[in-house]
Amino acid sequence: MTIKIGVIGTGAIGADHTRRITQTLVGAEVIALTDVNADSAHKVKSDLGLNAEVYADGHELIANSGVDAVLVTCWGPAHEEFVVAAIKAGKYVFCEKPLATTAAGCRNIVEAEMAAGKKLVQVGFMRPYDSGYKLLKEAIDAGEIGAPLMIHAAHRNPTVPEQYITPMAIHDTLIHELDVFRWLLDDDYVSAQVVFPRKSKHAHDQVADPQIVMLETKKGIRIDVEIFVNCQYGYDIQCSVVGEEGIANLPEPQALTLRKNAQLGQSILTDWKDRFIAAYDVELQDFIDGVATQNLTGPNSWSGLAAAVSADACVKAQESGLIEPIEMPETPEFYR
Ligand SMILES: NC(=O)c1ccc[n+]([C@@H]2O[C@H](COP(=O)([O-])OP(=O)(O)OC[C@H]3O[C@@H](n4cnc5c(N)ncnc54)[C@H](O)[C@@H]3O)[C@@H](O)[C@H]2O)c1
Ligand SMILES: O[C@H]1[C@H](O)[C@@H](O)[C@H](O)[C@@H](O)[C@H]1O
Repeated sequence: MTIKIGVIGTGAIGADHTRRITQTLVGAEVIALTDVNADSAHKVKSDLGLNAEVYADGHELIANSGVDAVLVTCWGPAHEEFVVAAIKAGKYVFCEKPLATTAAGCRNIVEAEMAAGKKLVQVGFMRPYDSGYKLLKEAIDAGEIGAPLMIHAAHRNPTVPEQYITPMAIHDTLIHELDVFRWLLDDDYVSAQVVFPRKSKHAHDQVADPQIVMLETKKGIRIDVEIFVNCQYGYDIQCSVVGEEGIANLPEPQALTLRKNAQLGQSILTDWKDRFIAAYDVELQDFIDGVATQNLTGPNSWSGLAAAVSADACVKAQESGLIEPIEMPETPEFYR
């Protein structure tokens, strides 16, 4: 059985996921596309030679295309609307992060899914599928470094566009760490604080950059994350877990070491598409397989909500300058 997929939002990641479904993964085909910029949907269709129809909008695609599953890959603020519509139509949904840009939006999705009585949503948190993060998790779970005490992390992008504003450092960028650290540590956050170092001359007016987010967990683990989205030099994700017996570091992506012109060096990736290419492949294949067997096992709406509850507190902390509490709701039986 080939799973029929519709894609809502054919920008950078919508086009990339459509390519991987069409050229790399097995068991699914994209038969429907839409984007507020219709030219973009038509371009993806012709670039990939798809036998697909372009719909006027996401609601029309959900209602009329006959797809089994929908990929919501449009801008974050539009996710909630289409995820809820897809759930109500009984469709499976793969929604790129963030599930919604606020916890209230994620709650609406969770309520719609629970009312449907079936887990239909996977969130595009791909880091738990990354081989480096898996090694870190295995080391922590095996007790290799003893009890984790601290995490020092960095999330660096070379540049961001003009529409990227200060709160997006949290709900668009830090959201990956907010999810992956809960998974790595099997823990929840209790508070967040954000401090702003000297602003980079490369950051445009609407974004404070860099930022440092400090989190505390229930177990007392302290986490600092540098978010620096105009770092210029590359796309660089760092994570160092300090434990009682040692330190476990996220592996660097594999790269050739060159000795040349009196220098010893390795190149650094510059694009998220390349940094996590294998993880995107595995997460999306997992989604397709989950739809085929009617049993999704990847990051679910509750993970999306938990990250968003934490993100809301971080945005509040950006504004207040204070240590803000994070009150994580009890996980319902439905999501255990
Ligand atoms: N998992 C990851 O590492 C990762 C990487 C990149 C992007 N993302 C997420 O994917 C989403 C898209 O990001 P992107 O980088 O592709 O952005 P993008 O700006 O390249 O593409 C977004 C597309 O959505 C379209 N769009 C906006 N509103 C729409 C609507 N109401 N209906 C249909 N289309 C609409 C835009 O026209 C645009 O083509 C964001 O939520 C982003 O956070 C995740
Ligand atoms: O949407 C992107 C994507 O999620 C990247 O993985 C992240 O590094 C960027 O900061 C974000 O803007």
